[in-house]
Amino acid sequence: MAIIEVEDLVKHYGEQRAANGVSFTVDEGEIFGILGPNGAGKTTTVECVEGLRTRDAGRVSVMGLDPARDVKELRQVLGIQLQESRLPDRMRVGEALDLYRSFYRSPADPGRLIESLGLGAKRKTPFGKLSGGQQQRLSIALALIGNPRVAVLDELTTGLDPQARRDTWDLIEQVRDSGVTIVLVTHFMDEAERLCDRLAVIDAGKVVAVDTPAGLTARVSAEQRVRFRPSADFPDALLLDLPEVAAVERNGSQVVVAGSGNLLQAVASVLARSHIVAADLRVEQVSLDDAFVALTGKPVES
Ligand SMILES: Nc1ncnc2c1ncn2[C@@H]1O[C@H](COP(=O)(O)OP(=O)(O)OP(=O)(O)O)[C@@H](O)[C@H]1O
Repeated sequence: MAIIEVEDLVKHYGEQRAANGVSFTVDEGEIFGILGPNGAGKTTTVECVEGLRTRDAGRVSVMGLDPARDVKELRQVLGIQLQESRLPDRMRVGEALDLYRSFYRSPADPGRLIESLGLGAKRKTPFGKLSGGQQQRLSIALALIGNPRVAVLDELTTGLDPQARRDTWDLIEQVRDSGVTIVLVTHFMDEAERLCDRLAVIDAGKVVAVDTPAGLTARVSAEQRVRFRPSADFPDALLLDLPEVAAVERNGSQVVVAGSGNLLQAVASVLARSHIVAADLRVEQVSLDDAFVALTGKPVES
């Protein structure tokens, strides 16, 4: 069931069409990704969903509430982790949680929450003394302290080291498993692939695709590539005659065969029949990265 509906959302800043007819729905209980290059309109879109910006046109509904009208009610059900949120350096973890807790009608238990986020021992630590990963976890705690049904997380792992990123991903999965619907804004492909049940790819203020990570990859092409170094020379036609093969390229001593279906088996058996040994044989599948480039015409981390 849809918990968020966005239909033909438009938000312009002067001449800049930041959101130019954005539509998608988020189902209850999923991690929904919003993926796109810098300046694509991701933050503008989620800020209209959060009620932090007023839209110029279109319809937005979060659990039946209109963020432009019902912002007070919305605050009680929607948690927000802002991009690069900072607290005063001397504010202690416990104080921040108590302050944010006071904004909500039925907040979460702060002790349990920080325990589950691995900050149990940091209650008395000032914000400025936390590591980057700990600050990030605190900002997630603050997004969840109101016991929200939906949490919007923007650039969740920017600036974190690889271990802290992986820990944060585990944490987000736990939050989803506890029943919170998550909207995740990201421009990291690995993050989208690992965490998102479905994602919307946004480019130049428009949604260019909504699908599962696997669905997006499959949508682009079922093409695979097989690379190897042959033990003896052979004519391209040997492989081009196979129905599975679309193209053969030579890269120095390496042969790159593009095609679909059971490509590897078809290539391997025709080579074996010709008594050619394929050394360094590798198969490459299309990745979400390739899908993104095909959909938007540019790499995601621009
Ligand atoms: N307050 C503003 N005034 C004018 N232009 C803005 C404003 N906020 C954003 N923009 C412009 O609108 C476009 C979309 O910005 P937005 O922040 O929504 O993109 P984004 O996809 O979230 O990008 P990023 O990944 O860099 O955060 C950009 O060209 C940006 O420069």
